[in-house]
Amino acid sequence: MTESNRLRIAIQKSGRLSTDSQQLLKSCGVKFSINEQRLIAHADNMPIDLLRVRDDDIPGLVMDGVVDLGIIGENVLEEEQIERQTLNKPAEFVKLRQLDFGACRLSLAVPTEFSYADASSLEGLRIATSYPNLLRRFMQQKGISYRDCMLKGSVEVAPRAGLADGICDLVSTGATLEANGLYETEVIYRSMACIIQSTQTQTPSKQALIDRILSRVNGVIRARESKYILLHAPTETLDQIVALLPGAENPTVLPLNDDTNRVAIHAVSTEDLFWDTMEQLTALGASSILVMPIEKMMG
Ligand SMILES: Nc1ncnc2c1ncn2[C@@H]1O[C@H](COP(=O)(O)OP(=O)(O)OP(=O)(O)O)[C@@H](O)[C@H]1O
Ligand SMILES: O=P(O)(O)OC[C@H]1O[C@H](OP(=O)(O)OP(=O)(O)O)[C@H](O)[C@@H]1O
Ligand SMILES: [Mg+2]
Repeated sequence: MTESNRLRIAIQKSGRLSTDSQQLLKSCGVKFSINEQRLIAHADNMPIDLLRVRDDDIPGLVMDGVVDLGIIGENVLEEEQIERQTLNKPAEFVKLRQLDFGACRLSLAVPTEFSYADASSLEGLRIATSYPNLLRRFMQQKGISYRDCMLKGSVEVAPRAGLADGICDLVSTGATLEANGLYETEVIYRSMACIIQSTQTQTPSKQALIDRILSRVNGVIRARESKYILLHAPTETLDQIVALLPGAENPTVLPLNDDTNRVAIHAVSTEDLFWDTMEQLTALGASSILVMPIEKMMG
């Protein structure tokens, strides 16, 4: 393997995680442009190369030390880890953190006419999946024997095509299941995207760059989860109003010009301020309520 002093990050080339992965790195100040034909994108302002690959290849690239970092769904990561452990292949990595996109679940589903009581209803049946290892782990834990039908895609059409009795596949809104006459019976794994690092020795300069990227990722995600709130409040209901602001610690309270009965409140809230909270604030006499996104956060 060729040693490079540029940090290598593997991201999905095209699919559910591609836009969010690219957006996250851009928000961290990594400047690059993607040429659809090219598998590598060089950052202009940092010693970073992006490898654009199939998501299935990302865990292995990290575990084999071919790349330093990878952005991947936990479902694919866990599946690859079990596979490699079974085959006695290197399966080490460091999970740096979970990210705030790629939410989905790996579920069992059966045709609408199937009467399902619990997982034992699947005893001896054939289940189509792209996740044979996660399925096997679940079924072994339940002590249920089954046959599997390995499909890389279009898993949801398997029962109708007569290839299987049920499926084990990813679900987000459930629209694909519904469109294929299936219903979800059991969630076997909940997943988010995550960022992982190789355990192979990094040079100190690469490790320093990884630490910087990670601290920026933390800042970007914190900012995305937070809102800046400004409002005017009567002094008499000030305490009740502050108590209503979700996750807001020590808000700034400022006097208003020519109004001694009201103050301005500035606060950073760590949760979304929902409409019903806004209505409760208004009922306590709050006015001019502004909820604004935060672009970056640090410290
Ligand atoms: N419906 C969904 N909503 C949100 N996240 C999802 C959804 N489906 C999948 N994901 C997440 O995104 C990852 C990539 O999904 P995608 O469907 O793009 O994979 P793929 O078809 O295997 O792509 P590739 O061509 O890279 O192999 C999944 O492994 C999962 O972590
Ligand atoms: O519950 P839903 O919101 O309908 O999402 C679930 C679907 O999303 C994913 O496929 P995707 O659309 O990414 O296409 P793919 O099969 O080509 O990977 C997944 O494999 C399911 O088929
Ligand atoms: Mg894939």
